[in-house]
Amino acid sequence: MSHRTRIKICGLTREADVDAAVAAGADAIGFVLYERSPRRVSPARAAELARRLPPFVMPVCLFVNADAALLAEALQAVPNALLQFHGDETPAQCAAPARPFLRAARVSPGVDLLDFARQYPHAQGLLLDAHVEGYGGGGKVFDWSLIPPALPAPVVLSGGLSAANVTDGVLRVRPWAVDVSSGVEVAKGIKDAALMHRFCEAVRSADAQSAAL
Ligand SMILES: O=C(O)c1ccccc1NCC(=O)[C@H](O)[C@H](O)COP(=O)(O)O
Repeated sequence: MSHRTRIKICGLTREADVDAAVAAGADAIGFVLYERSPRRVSPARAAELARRLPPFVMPVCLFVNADAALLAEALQAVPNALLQFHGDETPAQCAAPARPFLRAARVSPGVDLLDFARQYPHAQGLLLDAHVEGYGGGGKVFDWSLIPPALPAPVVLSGGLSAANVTDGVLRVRPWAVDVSSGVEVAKGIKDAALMHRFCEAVRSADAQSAAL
């Protein structure tokens, strides 16, 4: 049975980029609600951009150690968003909104991903990213061989992906989904339609190769 690898494109800040990401084939559009990120948008701006999404393309609101006020504002502004916790949030903090969420893990040789995953049994997925300064969006690939074979939640492969390496990443890791930010940008927060199209084509190519095996 062939699997269609889902695609999340993250860090969008402009209407034209949201439209281009949807046209390229993104399944999810990520909005960074972290004030220190150059891709940061406010909850109101995320809501404005999320209103452009057609059915079956999901908004994702991404947090890094957000305070209760920001979290509440975002939940109200984008009520249908999948949440992504990308900071040091505890299991209780991730579970508190009682909404589906992705738990990001910053992968490096010292991180026990199985133990980490077991701490977040309610996560809808585990987003595996490189360990970078500033928590994420670093454009850095981590060693995919560090990913244990059977994590207890769907894996979202992230970290330094681009059209040049995502086919290999999908074939080697067989993730549920992939996530990209820097690899489809001309500047932080400024996406490129051609790069997004090529990225999604490369994911489709990997799925076609997998189906043929
Ligand atoms: O994108 C950011 O600026 C960011 C800042 C702080 C925490 C997380 C952030 N992004 C999270 C994402 O889901 C990115 O898509 C992920 O880190 C991969 O980014 P990249 O390596 O640039 O593709």
